[in-house]
Amino acid sequence: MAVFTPVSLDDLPQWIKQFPLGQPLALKGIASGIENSNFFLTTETGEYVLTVFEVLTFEQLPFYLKLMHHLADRGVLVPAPVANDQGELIVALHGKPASIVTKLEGKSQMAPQPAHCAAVGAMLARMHLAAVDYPLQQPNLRGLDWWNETTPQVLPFLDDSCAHLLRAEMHFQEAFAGCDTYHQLQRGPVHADLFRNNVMFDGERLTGFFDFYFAGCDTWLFDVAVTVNDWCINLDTGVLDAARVRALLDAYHAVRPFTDAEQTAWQPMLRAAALRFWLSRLYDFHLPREAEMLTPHDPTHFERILRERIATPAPGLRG
Ligand SMILES: Nc1ncnc2c1ncn2[C@@H]1O[C@H](COP(=O)(O)OP(=O)(O)O)[C@@H](O)[C@H]1O
Ligand SMILES: N[C@@H](CCOP(=O)(O)O)C(=O)O
Repeated sequence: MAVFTPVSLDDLPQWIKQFPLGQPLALKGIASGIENSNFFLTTETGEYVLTVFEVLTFEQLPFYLKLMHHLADRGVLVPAPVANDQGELIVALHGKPASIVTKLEGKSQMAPQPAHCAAVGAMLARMHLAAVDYPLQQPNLRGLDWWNETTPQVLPFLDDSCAHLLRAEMHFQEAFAGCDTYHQLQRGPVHADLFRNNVMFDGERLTGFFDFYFAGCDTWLFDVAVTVNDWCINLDTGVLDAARVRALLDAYHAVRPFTDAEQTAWQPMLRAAALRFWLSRLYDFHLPREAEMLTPHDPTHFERILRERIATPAPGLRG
């Protein structure tokens, strides 16, 4: 269930006049999603997604919506936010911030083949390049500072083996983030959550990236590592699939060549990307927010991935 704020078609005829979309014809709540109220909206001009934001505020939202707008303008396949007659992308609906974005065709590809991974790698590189002149700044809010805040909160819930792993990895990542190589990595706006369920495909044709609400400024390599850790693994074991890794990395490299510093940082960065989601899943599992609507994701999935990345070197960035 992911409609927390009910909206009906009858609520829209007056409200929607501020947008150049004609009259609303149909509105249907979207069942998946965990954070916002999402609706498929059909109007006289086409199909859109209406989102009522339940957690993010009017002050926080411009970074994400303007980033999507910036990327869409430069031909990156992402939902394009629709501005109202005042040029605003975020407007109030039932007292909460809301936006309308274009609807992507297709569906998520939950069993990706190398061709899908190649399409994701190429679009990710295009996205990084297209965002270099994005003027707004926001750190990755799920970066090292958040890991440092969260680690002591989840440690009391862990057995000795997991507690040891978490402490040791935090120590390793602190040192990594302080080293010269890390500081040479190229940075900019990143998606930071580009999992299989946040990309649409029509067959083998990628139709768009969406769900930018973990985006922030971080190293491009972190974004690549997050993406590889989801798209290129056996989901039961966390083991990387060499053909899918190669397809994704080669396609990325063909658009935006990896640097020597990135090559050096690759193995630690895959561990950082695994740690980030292990920590957030541990936090959501042991310290669920009040009125959490869904069963939290399984933290042991990312514990397995982290152990596997420590034990087994991944294929290199450049084939
Ligand atoms: N622009 C879009 N085009 C097509 N479908 C979308 C779009 N945005 C969201 N969706 C659909 O809505 C679902 C929930 O969106 P998501 O962003 O994951 O929600 P939440 O932020 O609540 O987790 C997605 O799984 C997808 O099916
Ligand atoms: N991808 C994260 C959770 C973020 O939720 P999303 O459904 O909005 O992408 C995870 O798998 O832990």
